[in-house]
Order: sequence, then C-alpha cells, then structure tokens
Amino acid sequence: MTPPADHPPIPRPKIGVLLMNLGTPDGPDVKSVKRYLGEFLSDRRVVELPPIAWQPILRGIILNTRPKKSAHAYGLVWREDGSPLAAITRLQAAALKDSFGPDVLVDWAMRYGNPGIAVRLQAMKDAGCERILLAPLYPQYCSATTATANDKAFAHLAGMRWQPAIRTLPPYHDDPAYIDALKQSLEAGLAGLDFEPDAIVASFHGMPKRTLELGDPYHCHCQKTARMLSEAMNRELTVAFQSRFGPAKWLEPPTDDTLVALAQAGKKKLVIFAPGFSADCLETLEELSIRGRESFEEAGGTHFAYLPCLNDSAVGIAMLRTLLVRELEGWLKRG
Ligand SMILES: C=CC1=C(C)c2cc3[nH]c(cc4nc(cc5[nH]c(cc1n2)c(C)c5CCC(=O)O)C(CCC(=O)O)=C4C)c(C)c3C=C
Ligand SMILES: [Fe+2]
Ligand SMILES: [Fe+2]
Repeated sequence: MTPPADHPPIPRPKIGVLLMNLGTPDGPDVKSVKRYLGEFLSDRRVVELPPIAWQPILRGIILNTRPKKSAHAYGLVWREDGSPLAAITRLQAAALKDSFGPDVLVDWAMRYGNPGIAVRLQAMKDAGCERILLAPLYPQYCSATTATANDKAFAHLAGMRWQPAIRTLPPYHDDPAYIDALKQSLEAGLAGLDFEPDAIVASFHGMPKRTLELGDPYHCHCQKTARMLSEAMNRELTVAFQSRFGPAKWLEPPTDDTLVALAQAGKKKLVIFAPGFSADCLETLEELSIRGRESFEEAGGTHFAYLPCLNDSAVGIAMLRTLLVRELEGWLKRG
C-alpha cells in the first residue's frame, strides 16, 4: 500500500556484510612479515599453548628466523595490487557489492594486519548499518580461523553502547552451492589442461592433531567436502594437509610427502587444488604451485598443474552471493 503523502516511507535499516579473511603482511619485507606473524602467532586460538611457555619461543626464536624466509616467499607471489590474499578479498567484496546494489554495504577486513576487523566494523556502524552479517570466508570451520575472526568482531562490539544486530555466516563445507562451484571450477580447469591426470590432490591447510582431539570439527569438515566433491564429479580425490608448522603432530597425510609418494608410485601426472581457501594466497601460490611442483618433479613427476581457488571468478562470486542472501533472509525483504 502506498503511504499517504504526509507519511513518507520509513527508510530501511542499512545492511552491512563484512567479509573476513585471515590476514597478511602490509609488504613482502622482513619488518612487515615480523609484525604480522607476531600478531598472528600470539593468538591463543592459533597456538594453544600458555603464553608463559609460548611467548619466549615466539619472540626468542621464531620471530628472529621465520620472517626472513617468509618475506622471501611473499616476494615470489606479491602482485601489483598487493598481497594476493588481500587483493583477491578486495575484489570479492567489490563484485558482491555490485551484485547487491545500494541496499547492502559490502566491505572486507583481515583478522591480522590491515584492514583490521574493528576498524571496518566501526566504519560500517558509522555508515549507518543497523544490521551486519559477519562472513568469515572459511568453508570449513576451525577455531583457529572462523572462531577467532568472529571473536575479534565481538570484542569490538563489546565496547559499543548501541550495537548493530549481528548474524554470522555458518561454515559451508557441505553446502551444495559450494560443492557445485568447486565442481564447475575444477572441471573447467581440467578441460584446459593438455594432459589427463593420474591423480587429483585436494590440499587443505593443516592444524595440530591435538585440536582435532579437543573437538574441533575442521578435519571432519575437510573430509566431507572432499567426499561430496568426489561423488559430484565421479572422480577420485586424494586428500592431504599442508603448511605444517612447529614440532607438534599435525593432520595427516602431509601434502609435501603425498606429492613425493604419488610420483614415486608412478602417478606422474598430477593436478592439485586447495578447496579450503576462498582466495589464493601464500599457502597456495608459493607452497603448492611453486614448492609443490618442485618436489613432485624432483621425485619423478612429469606433469603438474595447480588449479586456482574460486577467488573472484563468476562461479565463486555467485556461490558466495547465494550463501549471503540466505543469511540475510528477512533483512533484505523488510518493507
Ligand atoms: C601456527 C599454527 C597455524 C594454524 C593452526 C593455522 C591454521 C589455518 N590457517 C589457515 C589459512 C591460512 N594460513 C596462512 C598462513 C600461515 N599459517 C600459519 C600457521 C597456522 N595456520 C603460518 C605461520 C602462516 C604464515 C605463512 C608463513 O610464514 O609461512 C594463510 C596465508 C596468509 C597470506 O598472507 O597469504 C592462510 C590463508 C587455515 C584455513 C587454517 C585452518 C586450519
Ligand atoms: Fe595458517
Ligand atoms: Fe606455508
């Protein structure tokens, strides 16, 4: 019903969507990497050790050795528009913003480094958003990623007198829209190759085994994603876990050992992809695409292809939009 002229329509509350990813250094230099790793590895959701035991190791050893090695690795993948993780997350936010139009403000933030979650959340509130969807861009839930991103947002909200209403995007590891997007992306990638692979490796970021034993669902979420994708594509997938860090036992099998074992077992033509990363980053572009290729070829592999993450591809953005629209249900439709 059209309101009478003396009663103008009540403006709709502004809605915000904050995409959140892990974080990355400001530059591929040792100082920036040290600052970033110091913040990241001091998060007790990431390294679950008492600070009194961990901080001396972190400050005394790790932050004096790792930044140099990592800065070199970042230098190999850095783009004109910055760190791949930040650049791609920015592109994802821009594409989603275009797809929603003026009713929804879409922004992005990083759990560690810049732009920070508190700063971008405050900017959304200041722009008049009364309802905000926090969207950690991790398909598989992990306390070291999903929970800590949400924690950071809620810590900032804790200081607000007048809080916006908040929703959080649930993990989407078994969502048909996500599985279908991976299938489409992988099939397009495979169709563009000049070889038929003997093995396809789905490499997920690893985490300490202890985290699984303490009840984190991440490992089960990864296995379910791989099983559903394998069934949808009717192709065998080899699951492996990358990025091992420190002396503790991590999820198995490790991606690096798996690549060598496959080459040695005569699987000489290999495709690898990283379904758990919503954007390409150091862990995919350097660890898989550069170092993974080297170790596979050194072990006798002849053909190697790394297929990119969903990133800001049309299929990836359409999938994210589907997930976000579902979570905005009732907010978008209000008159
Ligand atoms: C120390 C333990 C770590 C846990 C647990 C962990 C979990 C975890 N991480 C991601 C996603 C990413 N991690 C990235 C980099 C990265 N991760 C760790 C350590 C742990 N990750 C380190 C030390 C680093 C830094 C890289 C280095 O110095 O070599 C990144 C890439 C960041 C970038 O700038 O490109 C992502 C993304 C997930 C999903 C996850 C859950 C199990
Ligand atoms: Fe990590
Ligand atoms: Fe790595």
